[in-house]
Amino acid sequence: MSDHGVLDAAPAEAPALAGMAEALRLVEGHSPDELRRRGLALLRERLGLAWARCLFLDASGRWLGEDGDDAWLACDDFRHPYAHAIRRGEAMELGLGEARLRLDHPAFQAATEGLPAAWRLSVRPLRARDGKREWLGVLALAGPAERLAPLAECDDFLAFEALLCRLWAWLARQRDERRHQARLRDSLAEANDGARRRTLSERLAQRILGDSPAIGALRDQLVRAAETHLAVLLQGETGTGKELVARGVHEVSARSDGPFMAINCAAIPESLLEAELFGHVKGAFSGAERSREGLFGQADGGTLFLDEIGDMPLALQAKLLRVLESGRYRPLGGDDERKVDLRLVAATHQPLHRRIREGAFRADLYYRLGQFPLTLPALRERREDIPALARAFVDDFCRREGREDIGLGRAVLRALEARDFPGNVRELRNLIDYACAMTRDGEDIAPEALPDEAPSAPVDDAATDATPAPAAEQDDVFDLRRALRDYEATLIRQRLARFDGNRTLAAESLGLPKRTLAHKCRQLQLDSP
Ligand SMILES: Nc1ncnc2c1ncn2[C@@H]1O[C@H](COP(=O)(O)OP(=O)(O)OP(=O)(O)O)[C@@H](O)[C@H]1O
Repeated sequence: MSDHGVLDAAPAEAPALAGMAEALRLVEGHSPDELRRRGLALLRERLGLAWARCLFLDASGRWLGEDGDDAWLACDDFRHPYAHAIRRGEAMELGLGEARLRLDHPAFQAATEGLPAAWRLSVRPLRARDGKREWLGVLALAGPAERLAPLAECDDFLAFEALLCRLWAWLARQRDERRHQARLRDSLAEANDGARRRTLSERLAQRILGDSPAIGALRDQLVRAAETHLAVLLQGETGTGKELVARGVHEVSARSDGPFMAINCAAIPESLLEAELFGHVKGAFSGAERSREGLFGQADGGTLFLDEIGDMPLALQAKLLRVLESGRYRPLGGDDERKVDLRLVAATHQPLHRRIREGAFRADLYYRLGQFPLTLPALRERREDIPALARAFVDDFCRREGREDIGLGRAVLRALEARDFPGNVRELRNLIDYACAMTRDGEDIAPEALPDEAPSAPVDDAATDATPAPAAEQDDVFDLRRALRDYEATLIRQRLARFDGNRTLAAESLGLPKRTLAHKCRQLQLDSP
């Protein structure tokens, strides 16, 4: 005997508490489906019922489903006994042979196939007792009559059923509450996302001006692009704002605290471009007295903008692709690879698919660069933006030049809206600068202050993808490269002459950035006419 007068023996059985261990197994279920699994396992183990099923009602209350089975049984399909039990709200018991004969529902037939016809089937609707949710589902048991019949009168079984229902209702409520909270969280996050995106888009609108739907949509897309790590490819005619947009992506992205580095691939001779991008170590080539970090290194953690990517030499394209695929680069003359983490934004005014057809651009690089492609609309496609842009450029001119109160009357706005602007926003900006310079403080710009429209300036081929008409047959061409060079030189010379040497206008009329034209002039030795 112990100090407390209890017999020192193996723990006594406590028949009155015999069901507690089973109850505990039920209570430990974390979800309605786990509870059903545990309940069925108990019935099989403790009552020896080999065939026991528990079906649940869906949220509409019109369909019965079973865990682990995709099929749904309609509650108004009286070819299966569950519909009867649910509709009547009462337990029913019937002979299995008779049931299989009368109820020809294929799922019911399949589920009971092979069971002895002499067995009985008990179908018991399960109801939540807390009044929150009426019907939960159905318990279906099949077995010999002597095993099933006493159950309806058995207090322990009825207690088991009641416990199952209460736990089920409680767990279902918990689950619904969790789902509701998750939905709330999602919609709140969505609303926050929406508000955040609107704010960023509005921030962009202070720099990327214009109220047209096309520019509004472009700003929204920029915000989306900025949320990702994708490479952005900007296509659009010269002067449509590709560089401005590239900076915009950087500024509203998570990398905005990092550097923004830009390079024009057309303006730098091929031999220097590689070193500019990759950098070099000391002694990499003659004249490399010190090592120098390239743009990849300088833009690490930020954004690298490659303008006029269509002009990048093929050999360099292959190297760029490698950097993009591997996130690593090797400075010229260096042994070690360096890791780089940046967003690439590339831009071109040339239709790259045509460059690919010509064999001048790698298709694999095009797809890698164009993970998030964006096309910038030409100014003539959004003339409604001209007044706001013109006003902003007048204000900007006054600020820069310390001038005051230059106005823009309706007549001049009408004249501006009627122009074609092959040089797009850049042309509008230059034109406004010129007109402001021709106007006194306190006066409105007169339509006559606008420079004449460039005669028949060609539309940039980014918009049209037009192939120029083939020149007349040239039997005396024996060196294609040279002939093309001569043709280019003649064309540029003519354009410069037409615009009195004004490179900005000549570049615009040829659909070239000014820097590219300057580079070509140097290459073709057109600097001194
Ligand atoms: N939506 C805009 N709002 C305000 N300014 C703009 C807009 N679009 C372009 N600009 C201005 O037009 C000029 C040309 O823009 P930008 O250099 O970005 O064009 P681009 O498409 O990169 O030209 P290119 O192809 O010739 O390099 C810049 O002065 C820029 O600030």
